[in-house]
Amino acid sequence: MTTQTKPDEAPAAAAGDAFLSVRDLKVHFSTEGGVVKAVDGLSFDLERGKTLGIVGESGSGKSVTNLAVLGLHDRRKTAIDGSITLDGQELTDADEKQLEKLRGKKMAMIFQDALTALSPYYTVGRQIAEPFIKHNGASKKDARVRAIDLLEKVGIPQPQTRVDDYPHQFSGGMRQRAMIAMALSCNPDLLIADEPTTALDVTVQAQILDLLKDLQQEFGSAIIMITHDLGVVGNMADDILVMYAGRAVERGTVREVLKSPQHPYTWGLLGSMPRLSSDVDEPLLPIPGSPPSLLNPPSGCPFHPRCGFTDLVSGSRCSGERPTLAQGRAAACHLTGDQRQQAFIDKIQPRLG
Ligand SMILES: Nc1ncnc2c1ncn2[C@@H]1O[C@H](COP(=O)(O)OP(=O)(O)OP(=O)(O)O)[C@@H](O)[C@H]1O
Repeated sequence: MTTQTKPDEAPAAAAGDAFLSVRDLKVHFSTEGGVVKAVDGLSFDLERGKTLGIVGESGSGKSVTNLAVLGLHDRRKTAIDGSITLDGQELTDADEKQLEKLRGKKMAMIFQDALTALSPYYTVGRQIAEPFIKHNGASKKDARVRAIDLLEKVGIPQPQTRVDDYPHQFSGGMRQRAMIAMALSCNPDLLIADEPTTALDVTVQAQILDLLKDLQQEFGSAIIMITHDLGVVGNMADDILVMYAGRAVERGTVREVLKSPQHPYTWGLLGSMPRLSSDVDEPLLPIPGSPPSLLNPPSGCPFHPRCGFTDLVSGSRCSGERPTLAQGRAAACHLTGDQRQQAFIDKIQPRLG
């Protein structure tokens, strides 16, 4: 698919030395009901060793974006347009063999549920060792040493014996650690973590996030962290990209987005998040309505039917004109900077505390 329209989103920064650069990415699925525009003009950058948190409600296009980076969409049924470069290499026109190699050596995925990523038929050690043999040409003996070393790094006790266990012999938290070890097997430059702690209890969640941070320091990997949980991104990420209906609606550093969010959708996400400091009875503030169908998204700003601030914008701009996302710290919204600041101070900040 080739479209030559002007991108709706400016890149996070001028094209340059970003390790991962996504430009005007479109991922459209042909279905019986029509074309699902799951990602529709997305741009972002990620530097080496940094963490980008991608947040948004279910269906906003987070996973589809990351599957596109990993080259895991079925290209016969998926139209992918735009550009994804990793360390200067264009991925959208790489063939399956090149992508498989890149998935082994340069980028790896940490899934939500270790049981779907680990095979029940092979020992944990074998599964950690395999990519090292396949992509680094290591001997079985060296790969086993590497597996034991990685199991130790991810905090599995007695790794010399646990290396021969099968996944079902590990607890949920240990399996998640083993999957992280598997992802790190070839020391990838990019880790994509899709809700890596959702399936775990809160204490184990915190341990796994700490582990990821430590390993990132040691291995220097860049991380894309996909999550519904703004608390997780606040803790882990350097930058945040807020997605809605297949597009980025706000981007900035963690501090900018969490302390002075600019988009009404981000206000909604923050308002629907439980806070430790709040009274137990204090109600959450869910975003009204539900995310739109991507078969037939609303005209103009896709968030306008759910937005409580459209009456501040003159005419029918919100329903008629798609707002663009400017470069750098930005929000794709027709409210002026002053209107946003006033609305945030008057209506949102008191509720967020
Ligand atoms: N293969 C596919 N064919 C058709 N539609 C798809 C396909 N894969 C994803 N979609 C649609 O694309 C949209 C974005 O899905 P995606 O999984 O990226 O959302 P998400 O933000 O990751 O949500 P969640 O947080 O629930 O994982 C959804 O409407 C989904 O139904």
